[in-house]
This record gives sequence, structure tokens and C-alpha cells, in this order.
Amino acid sequence: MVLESLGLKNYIDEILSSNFFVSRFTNYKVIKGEDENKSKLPPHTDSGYLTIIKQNQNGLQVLYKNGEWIELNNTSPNSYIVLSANDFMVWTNDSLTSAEHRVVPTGDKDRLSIQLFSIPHPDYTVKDPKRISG
Ligand SMILES: O=C(O)CCC(=O)C(=O)O
Ligand SMILES: [Fe+2]
Repeated sequence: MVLESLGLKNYIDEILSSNFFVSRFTNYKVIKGEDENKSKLPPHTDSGYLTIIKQNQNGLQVLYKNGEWIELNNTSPNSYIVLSANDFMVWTNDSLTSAEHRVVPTGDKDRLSIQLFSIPHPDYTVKDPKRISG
């Protein structure tokens, strides 16, 4: 659907054949005291195409265009957060912007998060596919 809206539907095989997945599980221990509201994962963008995240409690924030950090209130059991990442920005010739994000603690229990990183194969040259095919 995303590729279709960008006029890149015909390149779906190319991106899928260059893609593989890496997953990671993170346990953010609850912190009390003066460091309580400090960022647990500083602002960054991810390398790769997309990052799919499942969290047990809120804490993930994205930087909105107006400079505000927006809390991604998403803990429903049947939904996931999908962030656009750096290589997808290159592949779409900047049509999609890589999402700057961070993790700040909320709540009073450990935050558990599973990330599934969709990343290009190291042998694949990431470029706007329209340019690759001339
Ligand atoms: O734990 C999260 O929700 C996000 C983790 C993250 O941004 C990363 O590992 O790159
Ligand atoms: Fe990240």
C-alpha cells in the first residue's frame, strides 16, 4: 500500500528480495529517583527499512514536525508500531522521512519491548529503484 501510494508498486519484488529481519528484545528497568524522567534511549533514527515494535507499556516517543515529542500510546494486544527508517528514506528518494524516536520511562514497572528490524542485505546497494533501472 505504501509503495503503491509512492508509485513504486512495481519495485516490490526488488525491496522484498533485498530485505531480511533481525529481532531484539529489550527490558527497560524501572528507575526511581532523580533519573526517573531521563531518556532511557536517546533520540535517534534507525538504520534499515522499517522497525516494527511491540511494547507492554508506553514510553516510545517520536519527534513531530513541530518539534514536539509525541507519546505513541500503543499497548493494545493486536497492534504494532511501525517506524520508517533510514534506508527506506533513501530507497524512496526522501518521500518517506526516517522517524526520530526515543524511549522515556513512564509507569512504575519494567518496560518490555520487542523490535523487529527490516533491513537491507549488506550486498544490496540502497538507492531509489527508479534511478537504478535508469
Ligand atoms: O524499545 C523501543 O521501543 C524502541 C527501541 C529502539 O528504538 C531501537 O532499538 O532502535
Ligand atoms: Fe530505534
